[in-house]
Amino acid sequence: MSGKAASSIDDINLDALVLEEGIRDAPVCIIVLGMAGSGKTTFTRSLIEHAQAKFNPYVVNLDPACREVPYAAHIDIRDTVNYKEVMKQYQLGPNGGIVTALNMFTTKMPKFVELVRRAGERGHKWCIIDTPGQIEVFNWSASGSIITEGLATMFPTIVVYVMDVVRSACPTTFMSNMLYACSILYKTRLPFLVALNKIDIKDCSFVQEWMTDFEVFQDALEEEHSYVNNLTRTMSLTLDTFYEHLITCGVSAKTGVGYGPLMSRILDCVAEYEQDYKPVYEKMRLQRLAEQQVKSQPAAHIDAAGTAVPMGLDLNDPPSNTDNSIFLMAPTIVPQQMDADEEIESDAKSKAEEQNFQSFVQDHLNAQQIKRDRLERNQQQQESK
Ligand SMILES: Nc1nc2c(ncn2[C@@H]2O[C@H](COP(=O)(O)OP(=O)(O)OP(=O)(O)O)[C@@H](O)[C@H]2O)c(=O)[nH]1
Repeated sequence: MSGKAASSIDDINLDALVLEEGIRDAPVCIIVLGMAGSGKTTFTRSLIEHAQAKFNPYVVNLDPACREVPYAAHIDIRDTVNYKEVMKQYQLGPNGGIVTALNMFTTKMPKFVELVRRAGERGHKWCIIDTPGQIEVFNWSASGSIITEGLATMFPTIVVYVMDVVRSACPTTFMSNMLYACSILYKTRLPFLVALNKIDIKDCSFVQEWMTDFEVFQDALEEEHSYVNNLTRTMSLTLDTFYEHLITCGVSAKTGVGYGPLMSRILDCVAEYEQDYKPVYEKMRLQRLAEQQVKSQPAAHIDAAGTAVPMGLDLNDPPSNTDNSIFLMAPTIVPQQMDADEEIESDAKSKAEEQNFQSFVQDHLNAQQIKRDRLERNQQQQESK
């Protein structure tokens, strides 16, 4: 074990690791993504079994909400973050809870990548990462990007998108799945493999045909009579170029059928990473290294750099509301609290208003009395005449 590997896990600095040492050869990180229920967890379990002898996979579960996983995970997000407690403490729903749990886990990213690096040194050639059921939570959250980029700048990394062929038999659902796959491909900028799962129930050749032959997909759409047909047709034309670069492979996570070809597709993707993606991530690494060196140097000529000017803004955080941890409240339950000063001021104001009103009424009464007296006097004068 190297000196670095033997150092304490608490002294880890991600920037230093990523920027100074560059991209290692192992382990290859395989990020498993897919829509809820597509079979990610079952797929991960089967992949571990098939890869065990040759690649000795290191296994990571990043789904904080799952009850149990059917494999032994080396790192499990549930050991770091208690998802139920997060929901309770922050008063969140299930999806908000998953996002927050993932954000919390991301704060441990330096330790996470260091553990993966050490696993590589111990002979784990692959690192398989199972992700949360709600794909958008991983794909569109900041933490998902941090995890993906953090891994891709340290290790060869690829994405496996698990797609349920049974549910994709409907052309519109197929198109939604493909749009999602397309968005992930462009978001992650990593080699991308589509695992067409559940082929023990339905053969996946129809999906491959739809992707290569536009007319066959048109015919399937004609049969569907859905009001979104036109949109789906246009989409399929748009996605034509995307299909050309897509590697697909039919598997059954349940029975293990198709895992032989799947393994060689994965190796193709790793080769693609080495050839096309590694130079990009290397360049990114060197850029960041240069930026970090500039940032860490103190200004050489402080006079030439100018003097600090107060901004005239109070940028302190507002005092926290200790009485109330609820962020959003219905107007009816907002506590009616007033400052003591505000209360005194308000009392004085209403007293003055009362006095003003009383004197206005008095003035009015006086004026009327004067008028009445004058009228009486006039009447008496006329009568005496
Ligand atoms: N027949 C068949 N069923 C499968 C296959 N793969 C998964 N399943 C079933 O599909 C259901 C969902 O599988 P999971 O592995 O839990 O899917 P997941 O994507 O991890 O689910 P979430 O993380 O909850 O979104 C389970 O009932 C699995 O048994 C397969 O290849 N064939």
